[in-house]
Amino acid sequence: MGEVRRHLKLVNGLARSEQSAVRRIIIAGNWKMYKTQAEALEFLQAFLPQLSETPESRKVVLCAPFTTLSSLSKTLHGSRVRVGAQNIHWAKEGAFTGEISGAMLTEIGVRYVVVGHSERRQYFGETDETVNQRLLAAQSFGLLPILCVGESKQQRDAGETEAVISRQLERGLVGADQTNLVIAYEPIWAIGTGDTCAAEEANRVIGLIRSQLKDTDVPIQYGGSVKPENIDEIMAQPEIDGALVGGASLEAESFARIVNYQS
Ligand SMILES: O=C(CO)COP(=O)(O)O
Repeated sequence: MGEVRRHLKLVNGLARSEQSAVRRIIIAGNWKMYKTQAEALEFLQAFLPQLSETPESRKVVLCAPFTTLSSLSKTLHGSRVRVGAQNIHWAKEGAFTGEISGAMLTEIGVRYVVVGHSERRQYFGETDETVNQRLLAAQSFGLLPILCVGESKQQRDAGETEAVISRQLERGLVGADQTNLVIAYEPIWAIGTGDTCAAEEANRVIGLIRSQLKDTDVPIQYGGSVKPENIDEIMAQPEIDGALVGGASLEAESFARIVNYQS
């Protein structure tokens, strides 16, 4: 299959066309700074029963605040839902007040970690270099990093989308194992705005991202105002392997509808 895809890439300039059979689908909720432990457990009670019909091939992940990870992990043990963190420090341990290490995450059963979310780049001074260090740390602990990339409105309007994403990928992936990661394309202007990137446009940009990767089978998600109303159209795009969902992952009904999208 890999061979077929590489061939198609050469032929079409796209990494994928009729390759849906090999897609690795990952639908992840990013709860950001929402939910106490009690609220997280209440969510699971309503959410888990709604996964009985979800195709086995779809991976489901909840990226939750640090304070809820341990109890989520215990409650989800033996279920199909994996637990993700929203950040990781690059050092094994040390005098880094307020930070959390890979060892602390893996000890409590965390499997995924978001790195380079635009909110961390924007509000907490993350650079491509610190994102890269966090990604390498995640991989060294056996965690699957979800590397977020995406352009601002201003960059899009200036025609810089491709250049920005290219730079974020190039710098973010220095020294990385390019087979063990997930990428999320999250145009900043579409996050929390209700202004979703048109599915075809997200597909186009994700195709460009894929063409820059060494391993074209890496799952690439779309994120930015994903809702029950638009998930079917988003997942119908051949390049898009899943979604990173903010607001609509906070409510069990809506996240279940997203995970159970119609293909
Ligand atoms: O930032 C996001 C996920 O990481 C997207 O957030 P929304 O789904 O709320 O737009």
